[in-house]
Amino acid sequence: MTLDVKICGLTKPDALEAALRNGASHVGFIFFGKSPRNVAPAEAGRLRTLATGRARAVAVTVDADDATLDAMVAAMSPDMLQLHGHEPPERVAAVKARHGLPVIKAFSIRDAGDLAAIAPYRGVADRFLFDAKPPKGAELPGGNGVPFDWRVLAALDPDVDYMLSGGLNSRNIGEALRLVRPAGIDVSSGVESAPGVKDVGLIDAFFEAVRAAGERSAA
Ligand SMILES: O=C(O)c1ccccc1N[C@@H]1O[C@H](COP(=O)(O)O)[C@@H](O)[C@H]1O
Repeated sequence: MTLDVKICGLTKPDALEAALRNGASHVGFIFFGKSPRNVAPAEAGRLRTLATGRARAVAVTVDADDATLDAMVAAMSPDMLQLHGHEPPERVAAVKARHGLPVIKAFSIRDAGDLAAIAPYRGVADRFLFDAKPPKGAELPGGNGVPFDWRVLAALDPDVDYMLSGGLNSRNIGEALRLVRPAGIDVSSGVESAPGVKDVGLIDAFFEAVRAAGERSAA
């Protein structure tokens, strides 16, 4: 099985090109005003054309209403939506139906008990994304660069299709992939030199570490 790799929070062509050159399967754009990675829909539309035919463009939103989603989808034409707020299962189903797009639903995880939250979303969301709980006082529901204890995912039904995220970087991704077998991984802060500033060298280093982990597991 090929591991999907999503580079999220892209705002500039050089970092997007680095993700694509390294073989990213997904590239993510953030539509959340409080984020240092927030991007205007029209700009995301321009950037996403660079990814067409090379990677899936994912629009990340947080409890967005229909008007916001309609405007974003019209301007950017994403391949997938990532819902990173408190969207209940009915809202996920409604968003999928309205836009005819696959949905990644994000969940905040601290311990194995948090995994129970996915039950009503099975068969509704196309993929799950497990992120760490935001630190106390954090303004962002994701993109905080903090990991959780990946070992809690051992309790998951092996049929669950999920991406691992939260504080991943080139130094810890090998250990994460030794402990768990996600369908994909997702990184934002770990390939930045400052909040919202993607670094081409860190993107290259992240993919290098992913490739090294793959070679070790195949050996
Ligand atoms: O990155 C953001 O600013 C963001 C804002 C609002 C919702 C989600 C956001 N990012 C997502 O958070 C995870 C983990 O990011 P990190 O690697 O820990 O920085 C990732 O899925 C991003 O899509």
